[in-house]
Amino acid sequence: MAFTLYPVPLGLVQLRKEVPLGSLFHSPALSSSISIRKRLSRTLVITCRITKSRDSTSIKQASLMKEAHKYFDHAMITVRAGDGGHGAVLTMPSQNDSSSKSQTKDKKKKKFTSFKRESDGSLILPIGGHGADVIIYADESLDSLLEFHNKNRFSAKRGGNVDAMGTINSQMRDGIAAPALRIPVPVGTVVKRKKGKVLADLANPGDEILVARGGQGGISLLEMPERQRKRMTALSTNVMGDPSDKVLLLGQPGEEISVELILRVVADVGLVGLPNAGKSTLLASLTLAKPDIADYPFTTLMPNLGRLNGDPALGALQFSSEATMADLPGLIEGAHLGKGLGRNFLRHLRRTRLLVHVVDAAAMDPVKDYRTVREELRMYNPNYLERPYIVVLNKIDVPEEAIFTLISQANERLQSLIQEISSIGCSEYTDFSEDARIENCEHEENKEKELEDYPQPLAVVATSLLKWVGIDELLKEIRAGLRKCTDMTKLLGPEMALTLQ
Ligand SMILES: Nc1nc2c(ncn2[C@@H]2O[C@H](COP(=O)(O)OP(=O)(O)OP(=O)(O)O)[C@@H](O)[C@H]2O)c(=O)[nH]1
Repeated sequence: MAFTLYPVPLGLVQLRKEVPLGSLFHSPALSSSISIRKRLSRTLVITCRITKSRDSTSIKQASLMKEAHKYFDHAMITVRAGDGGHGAVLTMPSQNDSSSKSQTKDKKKKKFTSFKRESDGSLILPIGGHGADVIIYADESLDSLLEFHNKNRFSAKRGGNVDAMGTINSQMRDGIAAPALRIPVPVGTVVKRKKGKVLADLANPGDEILVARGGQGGISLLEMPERQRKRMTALSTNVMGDPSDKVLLLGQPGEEISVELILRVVADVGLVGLPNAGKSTLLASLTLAKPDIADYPFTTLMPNLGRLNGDPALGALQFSSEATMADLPGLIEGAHLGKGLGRNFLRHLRRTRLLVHVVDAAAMDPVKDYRTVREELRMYNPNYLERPYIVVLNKIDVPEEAIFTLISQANERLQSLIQEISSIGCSEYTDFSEDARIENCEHEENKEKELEDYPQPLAVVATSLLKWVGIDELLKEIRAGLRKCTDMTKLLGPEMALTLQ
C-alpha cells in the first residue's frame, strides 16, 4: 500500500467542525504522524491547529525516573569558571581637570602623593575582580546523580569590572571577586576528567575539589600625553604604551572542563536479598529513611541510604557515632551477568563493611533463596563473601498465627531454618588484611570455592518488620557486627575507609 506524506505544523489535526483526529508532537526520534484515509466520494477538509505539545523536559524526567537505575550513579557535566572582570583606562587628574591650572603646585603635589603606591613608589592601580572558581563537594543530603541528567552545564559568575572611568583618584577599588560556584554531589562520588585521570574521590562529607579556576581580573592602565609618559613610566609599570596594551585591561577567561561523575555508594551496612524480601522495610524500620515500599518486586530502583543511631556500647566519647545503611535493589539469579537491575548495583557493595541478607522466611524455599543471593555475590566478586554478614529471616508473621508460635518457641520450621542457614559456611573469618593483599591473585581461585568454604553468618535473626518483632535484637547484632569489622579499613584500603568511628 502506498502512502503520501503531507507535512503540517506541530499541533492538533482535526476535520473541519468535526472531532479531532489526533495531535502531532515531537517524539525523541521522529515526529508523530496520523494516517487519514480518503473515503470515496467524500472530500476530507483537514485543519491543523497549534496546541501546546507535551513538554519535552517532563517526558525526559519521566523516563529518567523510570530508568533511574541506569543513570543515578553516572553523569557527565561541563563546568565553566567565571571570566575575570575588566580593568580600566585611567588618566592622571591634572590632564583633564581644567581648574587644575588655577591650583597651586603644592596642592597638585599633595593630590598626586595621596594615591596608593607600592613600597618602591609606583602607583597601585585597581584590577578587575577574579572570576568565580567551580568547586564540586560531597553533600550528605544527596544520594544520586540523577539531577545532573536534567542540568549538565554550569557556568560560574564573572568578576566585577573596575568600577571607575576617567580620572584616577584615591577612592578607587578593585573589581569585586565572584564567589565560587559550589556544586553538591553525593558522598562517594568520584570526579574524573572526561576520558582522563581521576581528579578526586569525594568519600567523606565536605570533601571538595576545585575543578575549574576563574579567570584573573584585567589590570588598569594610565593614559597620558607623551610628554608625561616618560616621567610616569619611571613610577609605574602600568602605563599604556600602545593600543595592544588594551588586552591587559580585559579579564582572563575562566577555565572550562568536562568531568565525569561516578557514584560509588558509601555505606557501613549493605542490605541484600531477593526482590520483595523486605529490605526497604528494614531500612525504614532502623533509620529515618523513607524508601518506597510496595508488594511487588523491584520497588527499589536505586540505593536508599539511612543512618543508624549511635552505638551506646562504644562508650561516652563515641556514642554519637553513626553508621550508614544502604538498601540496594533486589538481586535475582543471573544478577552478576546483568539480569534484573544486576551489575549496576552489585558494584555498590564494594564500599560496605557489613552485609545484611534479608530472606523472606515465608517463601517456598528460603534456604534456596538465600543460596541464590550468596551465589550471585560470589560470581560477581568472591571477596564479598569474605565480608562479615548477618542473615535476617523476615516475615515470620506469615501466616498470621505464626508469630504466636514463634513467641512460644514452638515454630519448628523457623528453628530448623535458622539452624540450616547458620551452618552454611565455615566458622572462621579470614584475616582481612591478608586477604586484601592477595585479593587479585586469588580472584580466579576463589571462584572455584563453594559457598560452604566461606564464613558462616555472624548471626541469624528472625524478624517480622511489620509487627516490630526481632528489630531490637537485629539492631544489637548489626552494631556488634560493625564493631567486629572495624578492621575492614585495612581490607578496603585507606581510600575506602568508612566512617563508623
Ligand atoms: N507480612 C509481612 N510483610 C512484610 C514484612 N516486611 C516487609 N513486608 C512487605 O513485603 C513487601 C515488600 O517489601 P519491601 O521492603 O518493598 O521489599 P524489598 O526487598 O525492598 O523489595 P525490592 O524493592 O523489590 O527489592 C511490602 O509489601 C512490605 O510491606 C513483614 O515482616 N511481614
